[in-house]
Amino acid sequence: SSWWSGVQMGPPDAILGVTEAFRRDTNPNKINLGVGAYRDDNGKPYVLSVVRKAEDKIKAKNLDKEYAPISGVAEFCKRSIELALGEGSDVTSNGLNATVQSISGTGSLRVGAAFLNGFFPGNKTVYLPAPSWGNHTPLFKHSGLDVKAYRYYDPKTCGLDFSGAVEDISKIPEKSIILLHACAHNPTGVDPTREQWAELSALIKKRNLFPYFDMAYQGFATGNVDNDAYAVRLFIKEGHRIALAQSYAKNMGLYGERTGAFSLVASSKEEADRCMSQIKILIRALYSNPPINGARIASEILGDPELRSEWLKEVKGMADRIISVRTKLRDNLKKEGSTRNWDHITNQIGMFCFTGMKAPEVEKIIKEHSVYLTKDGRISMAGVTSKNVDYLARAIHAVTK
Ligand SMILES: Cc1ncc(COP(=O)(O)O)c(CN[C@@](C)(CC(=O)O)C(=O)O)c1O
Repeated sequence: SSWWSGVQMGPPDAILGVTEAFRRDTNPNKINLGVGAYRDDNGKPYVLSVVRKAEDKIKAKNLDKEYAPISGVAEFCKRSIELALGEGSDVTSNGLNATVQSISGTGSLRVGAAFLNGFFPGNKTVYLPAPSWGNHTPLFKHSGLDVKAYRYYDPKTCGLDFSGAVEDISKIPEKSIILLHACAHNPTGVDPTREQWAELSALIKKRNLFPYFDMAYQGFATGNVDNDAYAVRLFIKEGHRIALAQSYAKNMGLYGERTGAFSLVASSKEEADRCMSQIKILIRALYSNPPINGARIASEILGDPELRSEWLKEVKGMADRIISVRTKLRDNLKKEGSTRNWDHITNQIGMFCFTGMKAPEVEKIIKEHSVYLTKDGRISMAGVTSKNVDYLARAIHAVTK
């Protein structure tokens, strides 16, 4: 028999598998609302014009293709943590951050998880919001950490179950790790208000929990990079020593370039240097050093005032298009005569809308209307355009009336 006769066929990925099914569908009206990748109003992938400009500038420099350092392109790391914390934050000016470039948000989360598994002195359990990004659980488990949950989403209101979250967080054992979505929560699109973030910060401090921020959508939620980093900056101001994973997949459209960063905020520069040395040892054994192209594009954009302000306009443009189709979808559902309350479509923020459609309704809308989305009823609003929003509203109404 062969070595691999015992290997089982694994299930398709809950998110990326939706696109595979979409590709196989021959219905001309098919709509892919699965993967959270931005599409323009013609449903096409969108390469930011500022990215093309940065590429031209880089090309003209005739750079070599040498290995990046284990910690990545240094200029990118500096620009990335500054984007997150704001220019001239105490953390960066005092060298308290250990920041490495990694393979987009997933790789950054994974490097951080590996570091926590190796060195976290407390309870090596990560508490995720219920629900969270589908890949968080396997990612943290593969890193050797245990995974539990705290209440976050309220299906009755399609909003935040804040009292449930507070109640659960109050019971998380001290010195555990708590994963927080910095903005544009995935899959629900539900974010805490600024007052609620302040309460969470105080509670997390009281419970002596370690905050691990996943910021995969900075700029994409409100269209403003500073607003979207509010929670991260609040926690730093309140004295939390956080971990942070960043991704440029969505806000710069660098999906396939796999550009991201992992940061740890330490109590001193000396402590940051010790942590950096251990993070580099982990990276060396994982993938040695990261891809240079995306990091060069991102640091070109973040480092050049003209490109940066053009980028800020383009990322706001993407966020605004999403916000406008949210309104169109909610209005169209009303026009179709739906009696359900669809306010959550416009109350929620960022790439996703947690529609509240149950699994049988999801199956029906896929089968009968070729509208593709994940089983949990999450739709990527980026897949909605002014051309397909009528068809989508009719389909949703048809399966939910
Ligand atoms: C909360 C969150 N963190 C991290 C990532 C990782 O993204 P990156 O590695 O590409 O930087 C995603 C991407 N989530 C997507 C957009 C794609 C995916 O599932 O990989 C999603 O459809 O949920 C995410 O939604």
